This record gives sequence, C-alpha cells and structure tokens, in this order.
Amino acid sequence: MLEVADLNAWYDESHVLHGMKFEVREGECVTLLGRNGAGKSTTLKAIMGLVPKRSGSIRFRGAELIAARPDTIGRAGIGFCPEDRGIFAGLSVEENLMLPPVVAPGGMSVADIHELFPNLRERAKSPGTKLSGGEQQMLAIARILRTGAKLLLLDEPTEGLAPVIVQQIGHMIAEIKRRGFTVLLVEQNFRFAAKLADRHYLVEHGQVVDMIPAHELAARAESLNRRLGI
Ligand SMILES: Nc1ncnc2c1ncn2[C@@H]1O[C@H](COP(=O)(O)OP(=O)(O)OP(=O)(O)O)[C@@H](O)[C@H]1O
Repeated sequence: MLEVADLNAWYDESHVLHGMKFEVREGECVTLLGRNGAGKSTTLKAIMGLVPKRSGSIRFRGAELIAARPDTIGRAGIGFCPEDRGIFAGLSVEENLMLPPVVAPGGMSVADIHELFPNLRERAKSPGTKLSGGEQQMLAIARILRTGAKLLLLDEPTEGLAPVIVQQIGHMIAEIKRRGFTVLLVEQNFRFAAKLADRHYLVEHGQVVDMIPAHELAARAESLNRRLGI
C-alpha cells in the first residue's frame, strides 16, 4: 500500500532523513521505533509533504507522491495525526470532528465513530479546550476515520497519557485495524506498540536499520531494548 524508498528530508541545511526504506501493506499495523531525534516524526511529515525539502520515492497505492502537495496527499487517502494532535481549541468536539473534508467513500459514519469513541458523543458540544489529553487523542484519530482515508499515520498517540488511557487507545487502534484501516505508528512506548503491530522498523540516524516481525519480537527484545535505550 505504501512503499517508501531512498527517502531523504531536510530542514533548511539540516539533512535529517538519509535514505529511509520501508513498506506498509494493506491492513497492517507497522511501527517506526527509535530513540529521540532518530527521525520518526520527520518520516511521517515527509510522507505528508510537510517538510521543507525531500527526495526519493513515496508510492501510495501505486501512485508516486514525492512531488505532491499536502492536500493532494490527503486526498489520495492518507490521514495524519500529528504529535500535538491538532485539535482546534475554539471549536467543539462535533465541529472538530466535521472539519476535515471527506476524501473518499468508505469513511466511518458519525454514529459508528460515537459507538467506537463513546466519550466523544458525551462531549460533542464541549469546546476542544475542555478535553483531556486522551479525549483529544481520540478526537484526532476519529476525525481522520470520517474522511475515508485508509492509511493512518499516528505520531506518538500515547504520549503524556495515563496507563489506563493508553490501554483504551490501544483497544481503539486494534479495532480500527480490525475494520480494515492500515496504520503506520510512531511510538516511544515499546510495550504499547508490541501488542498492536505486525512488524516494527527500527530507525537510527534517519535510516531504517532493522525490521522485526511481531513473532520475532520476544526473542529479540533484549537487544532491541538496548538499542532503544530502554
Ligand atoms: N522543525 C525542525 N527544524 C529543524 N530541525 C528539526 C525540526 N524538527 C525536527 N528536527 C530535527 O530532526 C531530527 C529528527 O527529529 P524527529 O522529530 O523526526 O525525531 P523523532 O525520531 O521523531 O524523535 P522525537 O521522539 O524526539 O520526536 C532531530 O535532530 C531534530 O532535532
């Protein structure tokens, strides 16, 4: 579904991604793991066309997106949930939910979203400012599901959340996957990622240095923890 090859990215003079290469198949949940500053968030931004300069190849469902603008990339069916979640504080939950345009058929209905995220139904009229971190995260994911995007890029969805909320987010991502969405997840919380993902890519210094299928994770956990600095 998504094939990234020889992806380079720069912030002004700073060369941050050095030939990233990985793929995500339809229906998979795949993670990018790595230490702080390894280039995981930049990889998601580069896929969305949100870095000042990038080169290489990003193929999504066969179409080359390396030269495409962010709006074209969104309309192609890729939804991005940034680390800061991007909730508009002055808008209600309902307004935030309805904000992104529908890009393709097959998105979830508001009723389906409310079934999956009951908190959002209860908080429909609340302003974005009144939401907890967990509710903001749910809203940020939920509003992508409405658009018909089939590939979700999630940047550290568990960051700063209490363990019980992290567990809820985990159940939601598993359910999203069960419903046929494909997920590319950036995570520092290795335990969380381990339960959800089919495969993991280890990122160091802007490159993929290893790929670990879920079934090899237990056997390789010790060396992986060392490399992640856990
Ligand atoms: N807007 C920016 N301008 C300049 N340099 C940046 C910018 N954003 C990130 N960087 C640099 O790019 C490198 C990769 O950062 P990135 O955020 O992609 O890493 P990461 O693996 O996601 O880590 P983290 O978990 O800390 O976000 C780091 O050296 C970082 O300082």
